[in-house]
Amino acid sequence: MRKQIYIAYTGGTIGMRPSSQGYVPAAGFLAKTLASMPEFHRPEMPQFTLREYDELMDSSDMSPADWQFIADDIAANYHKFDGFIILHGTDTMAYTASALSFMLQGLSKPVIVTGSQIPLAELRSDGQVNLLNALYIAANYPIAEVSLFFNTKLFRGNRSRKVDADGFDAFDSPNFPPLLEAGINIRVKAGKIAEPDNTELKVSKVTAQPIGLVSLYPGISPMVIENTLQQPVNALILLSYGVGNAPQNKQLLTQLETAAAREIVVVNCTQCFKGRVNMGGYKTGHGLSQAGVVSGFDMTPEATLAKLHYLLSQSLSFDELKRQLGQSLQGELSN
Ligand SMILES: NC(=O)C[C@H](N)C(=O)O
Repeated sequence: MRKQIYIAYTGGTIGMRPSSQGYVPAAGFLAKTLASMPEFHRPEMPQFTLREYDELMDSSDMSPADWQFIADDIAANYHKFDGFIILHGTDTMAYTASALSFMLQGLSKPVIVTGSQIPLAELRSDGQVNLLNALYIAANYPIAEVSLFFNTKLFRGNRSRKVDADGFDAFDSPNFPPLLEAGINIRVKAGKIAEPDNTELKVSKVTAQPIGLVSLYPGISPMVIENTLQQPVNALILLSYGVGNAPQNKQLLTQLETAAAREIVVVNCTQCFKGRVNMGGYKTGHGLSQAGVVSGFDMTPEATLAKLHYLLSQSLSFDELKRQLGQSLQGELSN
């Protein structure tokens, strides 16, 4: 029997059309384009149901409320389909894939987020390769987690990052190997093919949280951190140097201590593309841990932000929040 895949079309370049102000999503356009492409309807392909969202979005417009809508949509259709594809803009795709990984618990079916850099209806579009592979993989290589397919690779969703603004190889997973590679042969790498099971899917509610994010740079004034902390923030992501280092500026460290005392969690993520935070490596990092900053280990900033929205949406004690931040909930970090 052919597998049944649910495609949730949220927007993004894959279904866009040019306008006088640049590319914009256009209702009904993707469905029409897909209907005219015979490769999607070959007998080797799974059958699919396309649900176009009422408000198609450029993913730059997306917020946690949109993550919730997608998560609830998957839950509402969970029993009717063998797998799920989320067609999404590439700009914030890694954030959504990260957020869904925390929000959808107990997955026994694949959820693959994908999109394209050139609209599907245009010449040389990468949308055909991405959607065709995502459908084929969801049906034949069901890896029961939230993943992201792009170009030739399936990545763990909460490990992925957009790494190229205009190339086709636009995503990478710097601290975790691909789940699967689709070359001449499809090879399962770090992914695990799911055995059918009857685990109930649980969807967690996420509400947008006030979160600050500061990237350190030579010459940064402690006022930048002070100002950020003066806003009503529940958490601060500090993008530090190298293995988690920061200037040993007394005022800056005092700001961070005050944040901890006010139960504003400060998470240390490296601004390097790859690698992990180790605040014990240098005195410049040790100072941060002394000030109460918690390690983000090898989490991407995207996964850290999504995880904070997720954790802060629950009423956890400050200690429990810090504990869960430092442990792997959905394979988002290794420590
Ligand atoms: N390639 C894309 O999909 C970019 C687009 N701006 C989006 O994120 O929706």
